[in-house]
Amino acid sequence: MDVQPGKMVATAPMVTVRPPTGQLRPARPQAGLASSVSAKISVRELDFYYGHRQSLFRVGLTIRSHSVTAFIGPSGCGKSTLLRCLNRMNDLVEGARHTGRVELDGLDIYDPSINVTDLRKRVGMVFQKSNPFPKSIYDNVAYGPRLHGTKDKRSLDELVQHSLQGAGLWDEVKDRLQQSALGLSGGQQQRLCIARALAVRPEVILMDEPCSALDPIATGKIEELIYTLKNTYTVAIVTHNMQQAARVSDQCGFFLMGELVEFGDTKTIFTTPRDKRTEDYITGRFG
Ligand SMILES: Nc1ncnc2c1ncn2[C@@H]1O[C@H](COP(=O)(O)OP(=O)(O)OP(=O)(O)O)[C@@H](O)[C@H]1O
Repeated sequence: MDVQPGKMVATAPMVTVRPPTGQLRPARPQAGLASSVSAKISVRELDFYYGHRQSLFRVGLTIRSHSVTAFIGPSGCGKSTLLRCLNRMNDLVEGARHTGRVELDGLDIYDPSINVTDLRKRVGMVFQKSNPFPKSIYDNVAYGPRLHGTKDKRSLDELVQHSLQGAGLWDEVKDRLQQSALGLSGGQQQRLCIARALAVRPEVILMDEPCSALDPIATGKIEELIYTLKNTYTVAIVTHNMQQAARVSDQCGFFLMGELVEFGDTKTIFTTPRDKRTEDYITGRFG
């Protein structure tokens, strides 16, 4: 997956497309995982408005199953707005409206028959700033499953362990599950929030700048995690950090002033972008 520097666009900084260290490569695709290359989410001709102000312009893209898709671009270009459209988080914003379609497994998520709680269970979200509840580590992770009806202690125990393992946090917290989550480090808190998202068994995980408040070591751990999460989930991530997008994503979309300028294979975007504006951004000429 490494990119030969000689093949990069002429003035590109050394943005190397490389998976994070640690558990590098995902395991071989599971047998029968024919859907690994299929569309999980399709966005079609999406216009989005906050009141009278339009923030997305005819955005169209496909997020593949079991892949990591990154949205990059300068501040205010609409990355988070698009991410929040994918699980209807923007429904909570007064005056927000859209035209166009967002499909999950081919179904229009804005159809009136869609149960938004179920949708957000299937399409979970991790925010920029970790936001653990002022509860124990165990109760943070068990919160979602309990809300969705899992009461049995043994099932909850298993789910909590499985989710913390999935988030790469189990070994660090298994002896203090009943202690407050607020006593964890920033990076641990963010992984706890990922565990909390995993606990309701989502299919898609949306991450909005998940590492922006973290130091490089904690960031590295989350990047390794993102790289392994795609074995089980479909991941979409907003990041300001181009190196991070290059390291963790399979597909990448570059946004500018609400327009999706270019979308495609991450390696291609970072080596031979089609659009001059993408090239200017990834080579640091603006943004
Ligand atoms: N809740 C809101 N109400 C009104 N306008 C909003 C709201 N959220 C975002 N906007 C506007 O929509 C546009 C896109 O914002 P958005 O947060 O999606 O961009 P972004 O690319 O994620 O930016 P950043 O990288 O700074 O987070 C901006 O002009 C922003 O001011």
